[in-house]
Amino acid sequence: MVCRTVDMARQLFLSTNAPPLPRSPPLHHHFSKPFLSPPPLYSSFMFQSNFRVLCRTQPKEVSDAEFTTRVGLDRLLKVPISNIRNFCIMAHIDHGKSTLADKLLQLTGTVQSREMKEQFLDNMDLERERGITIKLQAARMRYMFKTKPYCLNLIDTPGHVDFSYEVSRSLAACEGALLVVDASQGVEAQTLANVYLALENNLEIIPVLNKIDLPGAEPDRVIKEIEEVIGLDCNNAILCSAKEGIGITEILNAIVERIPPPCDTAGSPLRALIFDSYYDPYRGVIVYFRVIDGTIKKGDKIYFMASKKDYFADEIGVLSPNQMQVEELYAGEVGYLSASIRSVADARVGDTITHHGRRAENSLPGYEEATPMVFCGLFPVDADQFPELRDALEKLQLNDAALKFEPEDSSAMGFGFRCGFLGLLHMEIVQERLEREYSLNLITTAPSVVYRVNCANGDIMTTLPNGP
Ligand SMILES: Nc1nc2c(ncn2[C@@H]2O[C@H](COP(=O)(O)OP(=O)(O)OP(=O)(O)O)[C@@H](O)[C@H]2O)c(=O)[nH]1
Repeated sequence: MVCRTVDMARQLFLSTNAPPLPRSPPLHHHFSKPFLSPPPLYSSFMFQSNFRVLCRTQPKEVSDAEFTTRVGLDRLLKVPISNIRNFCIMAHIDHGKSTLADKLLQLTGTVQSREMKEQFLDNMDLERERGITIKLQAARMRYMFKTKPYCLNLIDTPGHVDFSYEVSRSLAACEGALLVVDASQGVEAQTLANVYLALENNLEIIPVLNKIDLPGAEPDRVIKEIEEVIGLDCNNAILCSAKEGIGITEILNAIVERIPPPCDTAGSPLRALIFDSYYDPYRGVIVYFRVIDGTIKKGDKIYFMASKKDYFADEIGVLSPNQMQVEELYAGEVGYLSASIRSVADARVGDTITHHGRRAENSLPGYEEATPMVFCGLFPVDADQFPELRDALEKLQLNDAALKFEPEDSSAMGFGFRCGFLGLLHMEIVQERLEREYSLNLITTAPSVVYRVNCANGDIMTTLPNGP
């Protein structure tokens, strides 16, 4: 049921036979200011009722759509910065990050059980078909801890080494990380690599031993291994089974208690770091960012410090995990913006957003460039599709900053591109995404790597892949 007027919404609210609710102070006691001006149909009753409490359980009379809207609005309310936690989940491939992320979304009521048929955050077809995470995913959750509301911003990252660039970008947007280790497999290569990345970024690491339901799980051995190999104190490591839902509340409590809140720099000039983006055919480039300093409001004139371009922030919002519009985002928060950006070069990952009128002096450090390891040529089967291929690569690069390409021509295959990837899986995924998402028909040349040649005369040469 969709409520079109305040009265309809009020009737719906009043008609619920939910058991009497414990009295709680009006919402404005908890929140200094509504994060979002709620849509008019809700505004009159939302702040006078026990709406927040009602949202925790779905009354039988309330339709799924209506309940989702209520929970969504509930999540958009502002909490003080001391109640914000930004964290990512990292692990070796298949140790259970995405399953755990889905369970966190479910337990906090961010996503309802009925929507959880498949892995919710791995929403690309390719991710579901292959059972792997390819793209980082951000989601905002709301969690009540000791009667106080907390806003938890989660970033789920891929585990395969070919997508480690996604992990390194997520870390810059967080203050803490859940390090998930499979209790039957123990420490693996990516576990170590991720810990080092997290330590470089000064993140608070919470060790989580997953899959304790498996008969082969040996949590004690793995705890010892983590302490010996990584040197991480596992005294208060959390044992969990993401699949069975064991230990999930302990993890949420640890996030609140052990991960520090972001620094309160809302009064400084705006600096927001772009950690991801994608191209939407209807709205142009959509930018995912973390506000490091200052505040950004809908309608603000913003300035991209690296590309030196001005735009108006037509829409800003949070990822919950679907996009939900808000009026303002403050230091410490993670969100998205749309500013009718047509040129993909204007809003690159790693760039800093500031205000046009009140510019920050220095941009944020950004990210190190990814170094490609594997190269191959991509040529359109139909030579006329060359401009489409260029366009598609530019747009895909926005969503996959580790992809590199430059034009190439071959006497046999005509015009195409020489592309660089982080590994063979990355190459395969890019080729499939180009074919599926941009309807291209491509020929791929055999993959190769850069050779280093030690010459007899003592010189060292590096050869371009397939080059002279
Ligand atoms: N028995 C058991 N299986 C689990 C548990 N958690 C995850 N799994 C299974 O482990 C497999 C991998 O889980 P994912 O959540 O996709 O792992 P991931 O770390 O996100 O994988 P990548 O994103 O590809 O790195 C899936 O088949 C899950 O069902 C658990 O607690 N117990």
